Amino acid sequence: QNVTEPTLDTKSISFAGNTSNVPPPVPPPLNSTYFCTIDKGEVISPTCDVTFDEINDINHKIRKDLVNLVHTDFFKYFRLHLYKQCPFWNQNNGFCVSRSCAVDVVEDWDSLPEYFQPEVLGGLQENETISDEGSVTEDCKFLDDLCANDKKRMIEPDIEYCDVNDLHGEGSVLVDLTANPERFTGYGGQEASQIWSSIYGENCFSKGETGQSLAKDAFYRLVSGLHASIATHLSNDHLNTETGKWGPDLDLFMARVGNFPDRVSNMYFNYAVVSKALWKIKPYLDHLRFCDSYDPSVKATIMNILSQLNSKVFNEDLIFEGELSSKLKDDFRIRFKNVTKIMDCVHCDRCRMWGKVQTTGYATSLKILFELDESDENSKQHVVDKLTKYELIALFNTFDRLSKSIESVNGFEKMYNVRLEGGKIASFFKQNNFFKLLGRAGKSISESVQGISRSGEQVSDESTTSKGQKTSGPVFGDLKLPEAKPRNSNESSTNIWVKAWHTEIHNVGEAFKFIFRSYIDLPRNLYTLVLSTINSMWNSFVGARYWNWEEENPIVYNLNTW
Ligand SMILES: Cc1cc2nc3c(=O)[nH]c(=O)nc-3n(C[C@H](O)[C@H](O)[C@H](O)COP(=O)(O)OP(=O)(O)OC[C@H]3O[C@@H](n4cnc5c(N)ncnc54)[C@H](O)[C@@H]3O)c2cc1C
Repeated sequence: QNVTEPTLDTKSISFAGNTSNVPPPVPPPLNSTYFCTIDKGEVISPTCDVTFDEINDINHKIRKDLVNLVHTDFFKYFRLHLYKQCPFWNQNNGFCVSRSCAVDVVEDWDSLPEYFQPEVLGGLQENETISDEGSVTEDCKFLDDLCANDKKRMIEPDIEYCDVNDLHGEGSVLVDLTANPERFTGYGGQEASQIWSSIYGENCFSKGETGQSLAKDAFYRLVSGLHASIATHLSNDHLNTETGKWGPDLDLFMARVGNFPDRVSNMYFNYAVVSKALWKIKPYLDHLRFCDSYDPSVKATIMNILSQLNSKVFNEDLIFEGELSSKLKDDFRIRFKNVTKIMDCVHCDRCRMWGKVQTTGYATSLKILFELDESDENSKQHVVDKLTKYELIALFNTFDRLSKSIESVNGFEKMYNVRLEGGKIASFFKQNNFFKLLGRAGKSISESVQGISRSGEQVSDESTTSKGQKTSGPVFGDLKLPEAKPRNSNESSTNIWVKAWHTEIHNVGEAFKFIFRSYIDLPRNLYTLVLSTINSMWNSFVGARYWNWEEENPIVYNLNTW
């Protein structure tokens, strides 16, 4: 395969990552009690001297600034060629292009209102898209003020990891990224799978190069991290078609990302790669001159963010093992460029837009990491001086996407743990059932009470009877019934009256004791009855959710039964 041409051998492409010799992701063992089974104290990869915890810390510190930054005018408008012909295949051939192909996420899609349809969810806010270069000149002239030397770019030697012509020139459109958030669009099915297969298929390097395995691994992790990050966003901002509300969907996240520690780890890897690229250009960004139209705080915000980054997060020198001019590196670059071009084949507008922004951001990072040699003035001229405004925008927006993903992973972990605890409690109550025991106690009390009242009825019945022939055992504790007069008894009538007197006195005493005990027991009995009622309400509440969960998510359910 000639990697310099935009051709893809789609026949040889098997499913995600299989052609890359990277072992397929292994789901965590079911008896694991950890979210994603990642040890957060471990380093992310052999090329990153940073742990998951450290990345979480960095991200926590910069998150607010990064959100503010990507909402500034400078960073929210992105220019790109959004509607290009797919260079690799005829989009109308070989792929399922009917809308029904996208109906694999939501069942019975057609019955949903128009605004739930994938074209609408995946569409762009038309009024926020400025497609005519002329309309930009008045109000948004400032957009061209920084790095206005795009057009003077030299393309020899080729150090680009994406098609730089994609970002400007005739046919490009300007999009407000903040008006078109990256979220669930309904895009999926065979079309999306085919795109992902093609992207993973690019991870097929020329044989025989030293350092190939590290380069392949890095390439695979970049793609898989991008894939996982997209899946995290669409799970975090997902449309519940029953309620019509947007919000996080833990089950979806677990099925796409959370149950695959390697996918989570690949997102952290990408975070390390992009943050190292930003760290590397920090000295040059310090000299950036923004025109007056910009809020002066933009640069201060950039510097705040960069001050939290460090160099040890990623060691780019290890990837090609010092052979920075090798064919392997060229191969890597051209193949990544192909990945950016495949974005033109994505059928959903908004997915394509974010796909392009992010692959441009990664391509810019790779260019900075692999082509910028700070000790070489020439390389500085080729890389830093020629960095365009849109590459910079893509770089920070890609960093923001990864930062949001890391934040979401932590959010999902909390949700997972809450659910895990909920599941454990439900399971505990189901098996050991403290409340059930109390419930039983309550039940037996109520049975006793019923028994008492039945016995009371019996007493009166039997008393009546006893007035005749029947003798009966004690009913209230030691309460005694007057003994029936035996037939042919020799006992004197005086003795009988004395016995009857004692019996009555005893019974009056027992009756007082019973009444007194009832008052003492009343609070305890009331407490037990209230607990028992609450328990049965709680069991029916927790039990119902619990079983729904099992039906819908057997794996997650299993995780919760340990
Ligand atoms: C460039 C691009 C951008 C997209 N943007 C959006 C968007 O903004 N919103 C939206 O709702 N949808 C978007 N999609 C669609 C989305 O990525 C999924 O393709 C879609 O949701 C269907 O998911 P799926 O579960 O069928 O599997 P896919 O995500 O299509 O994955 C296919 C196969 O790849 C493997 N795989 C999955 N994830 C990984 C990973 N991280 N690492 C390694 N292997 C993996 C699995 O074996 C999986 O079965 C985008 C697709 C593309 C190609």
